[in-house]
Amino acid sequence: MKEIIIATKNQGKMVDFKKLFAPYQVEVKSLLDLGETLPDIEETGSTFEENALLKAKGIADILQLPVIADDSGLEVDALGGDPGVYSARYAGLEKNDEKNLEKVLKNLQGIENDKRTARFICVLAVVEPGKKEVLTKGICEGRISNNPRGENGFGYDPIFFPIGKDVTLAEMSGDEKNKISHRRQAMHQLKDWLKTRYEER
Ligand SMILES: O=c1[nH]c(=O)c2ncn([C@@H]3O[C@H](COP(=O)(O)OP(=O)(O)OP(=O)(O)O)[C@@H](O)[C@H]3O)c2[nH]1
Ligand SMILES: [Mg+2]
Repeated sequence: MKEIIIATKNQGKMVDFKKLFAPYQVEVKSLLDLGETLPDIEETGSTFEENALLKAKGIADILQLPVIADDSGLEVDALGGDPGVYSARYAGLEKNDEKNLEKVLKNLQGIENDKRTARFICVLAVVEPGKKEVLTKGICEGRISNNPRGENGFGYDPIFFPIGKDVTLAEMSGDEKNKISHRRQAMHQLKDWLKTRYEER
């Protein structure tokens, strides 16, 4: 079977991607599945697009294979769009989902529900050696809860109510999240690219 490499070390993203790629005959592998030691690509960009391209190009150049990278994050209006591209490092460099979401809740203390609007953004970059790169962007609008709720998902899922729902993303099943998520919407825009390369199941 064909393989596609996702230039990520985030296992939560991979759970989403495995489901999102399920309709296609392709095996998805993350950097954690590749035995070799690949360098960490520094996310020095100031936009999701720049960082997604840095990650995809960095790995595609080394492996000389098609690579997809995902740069994503949470934008909270009352925090001026933070944590944004710094979502993974919001509470410090050592990446801790729980500390990150606690920091968002703390910074939103006293803010009324209707002012807690936010959105998840996911930018996907597809880089194939010798071909023009493809970028897609998915957005999931919603609101930040007052307390963490639910055990599923990862990252900020326990504090995010998607618009029109009264459960957080972490209270939804993986399949439910994948119907509405930012990652799903970015993947949907890659449909034509995917169909030219992989048979449907
Ligand atoms: O609750 C969430 N549900 C999601 O669906 C989601 N997607 C992204 N995020 C958060 O946004 C940052 C991404 O940063 P990011 O793109 O740099 O990824 P990362 O550093 O974790 O892995 P890598 O892909 O760079 O290796 C991280 O803090 C993630 O927790 C999410 N949180
Ligand atoms: Mg990262």
